[in-house]
Amino acid sequence: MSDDALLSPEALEERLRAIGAERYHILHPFHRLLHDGALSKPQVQAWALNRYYYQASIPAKDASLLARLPTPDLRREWRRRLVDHDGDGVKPGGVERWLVLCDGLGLERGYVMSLQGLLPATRFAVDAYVRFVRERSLLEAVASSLTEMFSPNIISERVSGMLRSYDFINEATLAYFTPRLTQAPQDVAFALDYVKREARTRAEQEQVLGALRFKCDLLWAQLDALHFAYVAPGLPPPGAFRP
Ligand SMILES: O=C(O)c1cc(C(=O)O)c2c(n1)C(=O)C(=O)c1cc(C(=O)O)[nH]c1-2
Repeated sequence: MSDDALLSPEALEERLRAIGAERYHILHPFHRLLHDGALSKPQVQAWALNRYYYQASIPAKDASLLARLPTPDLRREWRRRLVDHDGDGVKPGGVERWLVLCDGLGLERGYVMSLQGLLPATRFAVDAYVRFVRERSLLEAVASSLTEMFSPNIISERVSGMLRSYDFINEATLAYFTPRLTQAPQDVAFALDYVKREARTRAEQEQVLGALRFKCDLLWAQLDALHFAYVAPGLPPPGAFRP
């Protein structure tokens, strides 16, 4: 088959999964340390504080994607993500549950939400995700969410590893992750089906693959920055969180 031939939907999915197997942040040394119990409490605090910005920005990227969807069916499907993250006013959403995780680690909420201690690279990476979803095609925007294909594995590994290894972590602290184990597969079922159906040319299929690579890279870059600042060589930039 020539290099520019249309892939079958199954072959496209296979290539997406191969990107995850090569590049998903479960493979990053910082996650290995986090999940194996090799980090100190201040290092885990730095992870939670930085990741708060990712969590808090996800509804902004989903709202901009939602605004571009052309039909009520599609918008209703994507709207669920906003409720998952923002809550419905009665049940807390993911952003609030992430703050519970930060509370459990002894971080002051006001400080976390102020973003004052954020690493510059976290801000650049997360902002790049929000901008990508706003500016690229709808197909690429949907495809960029597909790292969630790989998140149930990392979440199971993280929760069991962290509960086993850290005396400052308990099930209540990690309650953020429990609903994600059912929400992520539901999100993925829709998004994967969408890109397999809507990428109608090989060029569009390559855009889908490129969007997933971009997303893996920005997740990886966030952990590179954490590793550099808080593990080795351990050089937090000016103004960043200092344990
Ligand atoms: O724990 C993780 O490693 C992880 C990874 C990802 C991901 O792969 O983007 C998400 C989440 N968690 C997550 O909790 C979450 O709500 C989420 C939303 C999205 C997205 O791109 O829309 N990714 C992720």
